[in-house]
Amino acid sequence: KQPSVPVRQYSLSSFEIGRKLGKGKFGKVYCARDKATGYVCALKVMEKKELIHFKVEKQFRREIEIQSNLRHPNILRLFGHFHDSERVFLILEYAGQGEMFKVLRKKGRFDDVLASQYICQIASALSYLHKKHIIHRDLKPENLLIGLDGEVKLSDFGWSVHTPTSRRTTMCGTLDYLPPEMVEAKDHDSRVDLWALGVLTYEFLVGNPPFEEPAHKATYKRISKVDLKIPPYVSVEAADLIRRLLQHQPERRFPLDQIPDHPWIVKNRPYWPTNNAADKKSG
Ligand SMILES: Cc1cc(Cn2cc(-c3c(Cl)cnc4nc(-c5cn(C)nc5C)[nH]c34)cn2)no1
Repeated sequence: KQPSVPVRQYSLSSFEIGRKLGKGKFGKVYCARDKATGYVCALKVMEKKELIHFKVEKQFRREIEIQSNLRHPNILRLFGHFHDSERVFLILEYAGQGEMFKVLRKKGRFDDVLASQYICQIASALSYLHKKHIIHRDLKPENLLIGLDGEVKLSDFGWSVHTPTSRRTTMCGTLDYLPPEMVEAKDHDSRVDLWALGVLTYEFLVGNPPFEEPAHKATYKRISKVDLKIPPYVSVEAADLIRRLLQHQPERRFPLDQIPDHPWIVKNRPYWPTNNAADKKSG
């Protein structure tokens, strides 16, 4: 019988707190080092009163329950959590190159090689989630991080749920990534992530999401009509994948497990893969 690994009890004093890495709607993230092991992680701190005020405790509990049981190279690890009288803390994997949306805003847009590698890695993470009957439901650059070797890490599982489901909580924030069935508040399943993957592919290559409009109502209309205009500089192969993912009918959307063999991914796969962790492992 395997000796069970004792689950360590953490508290704030278990860590040396470093610089603030970022802040979100509900809290802040700091770089932190575990005093006992020297391991560097990211500590996400949220005020309990804020979680209660914004009525997101349930979402928060779901984020912990789902993300702590996931093991995939393109999904940010949640190692543990703890709380004190006013705050809750998530002990998260530290992503060495930071937030995807900041890199995208800085670069404007990505080329086919970089964008296709990111999309292929995200498709791999989504395929892993869907096999566990989990849909992410909030795929967007703000919820992506980049690891030390340039690999993508899916994070923020606050909106993820077990399929099939129909949304009960009011959406807040951008509509840009929502598929027709969600903006029309219909029942939806894991294929909502396929739509969002199409939106993400477009945003990586163009620099803004495809249905973006100043007013929510206008965005809603363009999503519902799939009013898609792909700029001429987007490659034929990339445009093909975008169109195959941004299908109004969920059942017509391109399946995740065929993405690694799509011409856009195959054509742009570097012959000598970048010097990533897998390389180091194989020596
Ligand atoms: C609350 C709240 C804020 C955010 C957004 N956010 C995520 C991070 C973050 C996480 Cl969770 C993990 N690793 C990170 N590494 C960085 C980072 C690395 N460099 C070189 N620069 C940065 C920035 N940020 C990380 C920070 N903010 N989500 O919920």
